Amino acid sequence: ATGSAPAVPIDERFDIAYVTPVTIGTPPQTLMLDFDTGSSDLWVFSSHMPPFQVRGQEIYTPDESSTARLLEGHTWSIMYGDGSASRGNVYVDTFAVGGLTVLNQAVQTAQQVSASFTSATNIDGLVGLGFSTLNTVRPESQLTFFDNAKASLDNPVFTADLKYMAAGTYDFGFIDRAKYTGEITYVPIDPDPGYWIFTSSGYAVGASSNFSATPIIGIADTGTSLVYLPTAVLTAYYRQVQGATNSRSYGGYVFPCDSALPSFTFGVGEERFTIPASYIRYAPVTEGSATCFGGLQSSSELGINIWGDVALKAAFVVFDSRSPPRIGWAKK
Ligand SMILES: CC(C)C[C@H](NC(=O)C[C@H](O)[C@H](CC1CCCCC1)NC(=O)CC[C@H](O)[C@H](Cc1ccccc1)NC(=O)OC(C)(C)C)C(=O)O
Repeated sequence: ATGSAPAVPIDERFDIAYVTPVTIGTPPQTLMLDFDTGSSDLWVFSSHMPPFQVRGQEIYTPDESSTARLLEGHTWSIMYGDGSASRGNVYVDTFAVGGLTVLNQAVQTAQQVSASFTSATNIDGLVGLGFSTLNTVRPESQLTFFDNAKASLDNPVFTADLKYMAAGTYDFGFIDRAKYTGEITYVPIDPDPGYWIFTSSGYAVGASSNFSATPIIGIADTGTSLVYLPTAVLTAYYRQVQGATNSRSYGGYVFPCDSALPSFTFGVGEERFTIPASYIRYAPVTEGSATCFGGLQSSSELGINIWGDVALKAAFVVFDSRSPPRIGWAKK
């Protein structure tokens, strides 16, 4: 089996997150979920939430699904890197995305979500694509939809083709030759922490002229909007940007929106990937401001480097869960 579904930016001005249509239950209920390689819970806005916490999101109503079954005595509670949180109980139901159907998928129904989820009106929940060891359901943790689907997939892989201010694609079970050029460069993944962690071979400010071969260990995370890298890398980059400062009030590097920006190149093995300056001129700090927030930010407070959407949309990325798992990067 294989599947293919669109990854649609939730905001037409900035690619802050991407959502993908899925159906849950019988008859099918359609929700738009954020496919997130940085976590491993499949949770949805649901009929079990207080109505004031729902602001336009689609909800899953298990009572209206003939195939829904409560997973007795199981609960979940999750807190993400940005401080947003949600918790609730668990059903098992039919889950389908892009033509791929998983029977008996654990669907975590929210009973409470934090204010930031309520205000993210275009996100109806998340589909974790991290390793199932990160799943927060207790007393028995549950498998991700990808882990449940894996045995029936033609290949145990999924790919991310995210795009700058346009809809991209998540493919499951196959690698679409038409979505990339040249060859795919694979590097090993350390699955133990539960993230898609790999080592980048280095970086260059601008094109790959003055490449610095310094290993950068980080996670490939479709659920994080920006790129978070070590301070040394950031100072090397923003030194080249007129008027750039690391602003405490804005919580990161900002610069005049009309400043010239170099591109940013990162290495995967011998291959070099360049993030265009337009992706790094991420967004005005507030609507209409002449000060822009950078798409490259510091990882010093995170304890981990993150290759988020700003980097992922510069490549075609293969998440390969064969044994041992590996990640592949190709130009497009
Ligand atoms: C609980 C663990 C098992 C897993 C957990 N994983 C993570 O925190 C990483 C994971 O990818 C989570 C997944 C996201 C949680 C919030 C909703 C959207 C998905 N990423 C995150 O927690 C990182 C948060 C994102 O970067 C936000 C997302 C966002 C989306 C829409 C509106 C506002 C903000 N963007 C965001 O803040 O963009 C700015 C900086 C431009 C404002 C962890 O490591 O703690």
